[in-house]
Amino acid sequence: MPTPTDAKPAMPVIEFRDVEKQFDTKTVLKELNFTIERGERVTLIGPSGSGKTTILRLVMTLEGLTDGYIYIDGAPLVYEQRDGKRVPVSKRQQKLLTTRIGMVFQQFNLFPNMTVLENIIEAPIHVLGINKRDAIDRAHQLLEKVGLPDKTDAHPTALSGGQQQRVAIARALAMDPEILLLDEVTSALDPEVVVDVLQVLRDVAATTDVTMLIVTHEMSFARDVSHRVMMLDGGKIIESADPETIFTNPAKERTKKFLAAVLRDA
Ligand SMILES: Nc1ncnc2c1ncn2[C@@H]1O[C@H](COP(=O)(O)OP(=O)(O)OP(=O)(O)O)[C@@H](O)[C@H]1O
Repeated sequence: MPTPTDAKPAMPVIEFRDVEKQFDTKTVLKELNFTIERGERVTLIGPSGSGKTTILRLVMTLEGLTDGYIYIDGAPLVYEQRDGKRVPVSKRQQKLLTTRIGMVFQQFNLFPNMTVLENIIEAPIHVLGINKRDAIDRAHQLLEKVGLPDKTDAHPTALSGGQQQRVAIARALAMDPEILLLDEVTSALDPEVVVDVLQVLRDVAATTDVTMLIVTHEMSFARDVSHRVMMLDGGKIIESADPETIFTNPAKERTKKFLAAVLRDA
């Protein structure tokens, strides 16, 4: 039996180390450091334009990294230190790591020329190499889970925004991701369907141990599903604590002011 002292220290599943991100001459993130542990669900809040979406896009390698390092399970995602130099990691390594990450976008980003089923099975077959029969079986299970078992053959344009977003969640889950990034997934939806989409995500949170990094303006959802809330301002994490501390019992005057400003922005 291994004793606690034999156990390897758990590696954070996501680590940002001295990350800097500039767009042209504008610095959005600077000396940004944080870690997220395996199975943690973390909500990122901050004023409009503070760089929340940029952080998710950096994890997904949809944006270039100006400086610093990002690690997934301890492996460098974009750059690594070699012989004291900062050098890009191989495309192969990057692809291996990003395959373990799923992202759901504000604007769904489904392939419009494919049916719902084709949208869901495309990456499992072509990226993971899963056989078509298994991919289809899994897609049916996922469509059941998101409440759309009868939409297999529909095209995205024939679906409502809420339905498209539930398909996008099923598509992300079909890759069996270790990390799920949620970027304001209800912001483009009519208010009456927001609750359905959030219910699907609450269910994912309750029934899987996927690590989640969430950007949302839905504070009650954030409070219910997150283990931790990180506040981003001026390119850095200025506070990080459990939702109870942040939302209900903020210790610092600064947190209260910050929350009031963020909620005003929402
Ligand atoms: N591709 C880009 N080119 C230039 N500037 C960009 C680009 N993407 C983002 N920015 C800028 O970077 C800053 C951070 O943007 P980001 O979308 O990450 O903020 P956010 O915190 O998610 O904001 P919001 O809550 O309004 O969605 C903004 O000032 C934005 O204008």
